[in-house]
This record gives sequence, C-alpha cells and structure tokens, in this order.
Amino acid sequence: MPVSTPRPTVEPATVWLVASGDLRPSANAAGWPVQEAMEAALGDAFGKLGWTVRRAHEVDPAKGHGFIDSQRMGLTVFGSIPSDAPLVVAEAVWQYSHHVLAGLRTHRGPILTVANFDGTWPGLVGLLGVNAGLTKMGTAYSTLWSVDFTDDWFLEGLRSWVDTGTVPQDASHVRPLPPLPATPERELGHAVADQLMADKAIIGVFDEGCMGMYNAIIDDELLNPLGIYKERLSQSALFAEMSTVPEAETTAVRTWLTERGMRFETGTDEATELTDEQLRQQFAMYIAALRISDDFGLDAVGIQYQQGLKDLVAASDLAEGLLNNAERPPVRSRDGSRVLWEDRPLPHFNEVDEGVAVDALLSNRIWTAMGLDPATTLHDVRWGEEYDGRFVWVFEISGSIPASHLAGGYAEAVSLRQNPVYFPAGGGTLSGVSRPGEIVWSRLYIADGALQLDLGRGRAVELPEEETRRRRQATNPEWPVMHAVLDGVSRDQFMARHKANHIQVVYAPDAGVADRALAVKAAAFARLGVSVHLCGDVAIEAG
Ligand SMILES: C[C@H](O)[C@@H](O)[C@@H](O)C(=O)CO
Repeated sequence: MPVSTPRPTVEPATVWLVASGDLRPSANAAGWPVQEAMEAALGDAFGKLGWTVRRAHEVDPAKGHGFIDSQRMGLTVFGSIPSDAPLVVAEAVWQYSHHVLAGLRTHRGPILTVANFDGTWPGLVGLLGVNAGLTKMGTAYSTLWSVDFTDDWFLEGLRSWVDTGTVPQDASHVRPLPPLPATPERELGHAVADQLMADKAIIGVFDEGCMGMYNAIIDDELLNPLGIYKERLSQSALFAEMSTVPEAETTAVRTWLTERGMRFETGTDEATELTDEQLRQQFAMYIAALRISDDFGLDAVGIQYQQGLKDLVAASDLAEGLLNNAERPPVRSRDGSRVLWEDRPLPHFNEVDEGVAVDALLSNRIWTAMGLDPATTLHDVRWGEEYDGRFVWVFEISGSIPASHLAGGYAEAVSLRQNPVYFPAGGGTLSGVSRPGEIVWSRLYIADGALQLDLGRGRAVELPEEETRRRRQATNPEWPVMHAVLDGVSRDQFMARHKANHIQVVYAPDAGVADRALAVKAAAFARLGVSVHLCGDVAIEAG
C-alpha cells in the first residue's frame, strides 16, 4: 500500500523555519546574505524567549543559498516538518508563494510569516504575496516584520505568537462601505458596473500565474459575475507576432519617444547594459500586444513575462508602461487603416495580476467618464521610512509607469537597463519619480472565497533630491518610485491588512476630485457584488 512520508514529532519550544525563494538562481544567490542576516536576528529574538529555531532545509553550497526554489522542493521540505509544529516563513527576498503554499495548506500548527523591514531586496513584497496566498486559501496565519528584530512591537508580537499561536493586529482603520446616498457619484458607479455586467468585457491573459502568484489568479466563477471574462493567450503567440513587426515600425516608436524627450541610457554589453536591440524587441512587443489585443477585442491585457519569456526577449515592462498611458506612440492595425486605442490607454496588468486587471479596467472607465487622466498602475509595496515626521512609502513597480505619472511626462522619463539578477535578456524601464499629487489607492483580493476591495486615499509627495536618491539606491534605482503617504493608515496597520504584493494607484487633480472618484469606485465595486472596505481617512457620505 502507498504510505505517506512519516513526519517527525513536535518538540517543545521549537519553531521550524522555511524560506521561500525565487526560481532564478541569480536572485536567490544575490539575496542570500540578507536572508542569512535576517534569520540570525530572528533566531536571537526567539532565543531570548527560550525558543530554538530549526531550519527545515539546509543551505545548498553548490547553489549558494538556502531557499526553497521550487514547488517540488517545497513538498519535500514540508515532508520533514511535524504537521503540528509552530512554523515560521521567513522572507528577505521576492519569493514564489507556490513553493510553500501546498505545504502551508495542510500544516496544522500555528504559522507566522516574517520579513525584515528593509528595502535591499523585495522581502516585504514577498511577505505580502505569501500572506495574500494564505488569505485566498483560507489558511490562518499571523504576520510580523521588523527593521532589526529588537523593537518592542515586534518582540511583543513574537511573545504573543509563542504563547498563544496568534499575533493581534490593529485593524481599527478599516470600516465597511456604508450605504451610499443618491449622489451623482453613486449614479456613475452604478452605471459603470451595470454596463460592465450587461455588455461584458474581456481581459487578455498572456499565460496565467506569474512567479507563483497564486493570489493574483481570480477564478472564472468569481470573475464572470462581474461581467469580466478571460481570453487565455499564449506568450508564444506574442513572441511570434513580435517577429512580424518590421524594423521601420519599432524605429518609429523609439523616434516618437525620443522626440518627446525620453532618454535611453544605452550601451553595448548585452549582459549588463541596455542595448538598441533590446529596445527594438521591447517596441516590437508593444506593437504586437496592441495588435493581438485588437484581434481578440480585449478590454485589458497582461503579460506574464517572468518566467518563460524572460529567457527569450527583453523585458515586457516598457511596453506595459506605454500601454497604460493615454499619450502613446501610435500603432496601426496590420492593414494600416486604424490607429489602435488612439489617444487612450489599453489598461495593462503587469505580472498578469488579475486583481490589478479588474481594478485597472474599472478605474479606466470611471476616470474616463469623469474626464480625468485614466493612467493607472500597480506598484510593489517595496519599503518605506519616516521622513519629516510622517511615514513615506516606497512604492516601486519593477519596470515602468505611465509617463503621465511623471511631472514632465516623457521629457522626464529615463529608460535604464533592467537588473540582470532578474532580467537576463535585459530591456529598459520607464523610470522616474512619480509627481506629487492626490491619489486613490486600492487592492482587489480574494478572502473568505469572495472578492474584496480595500480602498483608500493618499498622495504622492515630493522628497528632497538627496532623500529620493537614498531611497532609490537602497532599493532598485532603475525602477520608478512613488513617495506615497496614505491617509490615516499607519505602517503596521497597512502591512497587517494588505493582501497583495501590489497596490493600485490612480491620480486625481485635487483632493475633492479624488474623494469623488473614490466614491464612484466604491459604488461601482459594491454594485458588482464586491465587499468594499474603506481604509484610513476616507471622506465619503453615508446614506
Ligand atoms: C523583478 C522581480 O521579480 C519583481 O518583479 C518582483 O519583485 C515583483 O514585482 C513582485 O510583485
């Protein structure tokens, strides 16, 4: 008879530790020293409570790291962990949640996810990704983070976890959307939602499931009632279409951008520098994505890129940032008769994050109906620190923002080579510092088997050049950054609550308009049957 692997028995005052990593050997090796330092600090903190940390998997000297780097390895590792043992998932790098979610789904002991509050590598992004996966699965977990693992908040949380198996978190900043009065905003929100449910829309997904982001996959049964359907596309088709784009067309895209002042920092070394050939591929992808989207009548599009395509062609991000902007290099249909999505964005969702797809689609329609710039983007929740008495987040998408998010538009945009650690085939970003201004932020996610939307207000702020430089150097300087302040939400409230590695942002011209746009968005999502949660200070009339 088949027998399952026997698990060891639980030992007193012993916590088991797993560390999920990337699939890319380069990213795992690069992030390993920071992970080691974090685990040492975490071990000290547990030690002070009289607990021992036991790593469930060894460091592999041949690989140069100690991360779980595949789902298969995750299954093997979990086979060696007592099912009832207290378990810590420790993250200092960007990680693929599916490496550990299978094991976590059936783990019976208390689970704690922990990250270092540090920007060097996207460990906080990884933490939020795994938390969102656990939330979607309905697996209970506690979560903590710390700059150096010696602060009182962290130590109290850790003590609570070893004593009780849970960590209390402050969610006092969250309230359910109240019934809305009959305002023009509610009317518009309902109209947008009703039209979507009646006429329906299609999101094009070029290969589902980027980098183990289980949280970013919305099942059809949850998506279709909103009126949104998936067109499942293959990145192979995108690659094939790219090869049909003549050089004259890619050159025209580059010329259009250069004429508007965008700067490309190019060199000749394919391995470390941005080259003309990489840019040609990126513009071919931009054109190909528009043409295929036209073929299938898409309302939004997403490209997986990491993995698979990243070994074939330069990064998808530049194409993605361009697609999300109203002012874009014109691309004609194959027969030359039509400019595709002329003077308007084709909403794009990076890393095929379907929560972003729905949000971007709705935001696009609402902002457009209100006569506002609909350029929207996701950012990674990368890091943050206090500046001048307030907490300023580092929101940093791993590639490109729409140019209208920069004060000077394309004239201020710089394209820098993507980091070889993640992007072996290179490609340029559309980078810069997001202009100061009012924002509506949001995240659509799955919890309790249903779609939920967290919605809040805030602003992008300006920081002195030196502080901006410091923050970018401390993270990924080639990626565009937003210095974001969220209204009425503290760092720890946000971290405890947020159910995604990504956050969605849209600008509004002033605070009053941003409040109104938020009200429309809340009304639209509520009408679609999504549970809407207001986070922090949100000015909204109750009916
Ligand atoms: C380059 C990295 O893989 C990033 O793409 C990663 O940190 C993310 O963006 C995760 O949201």
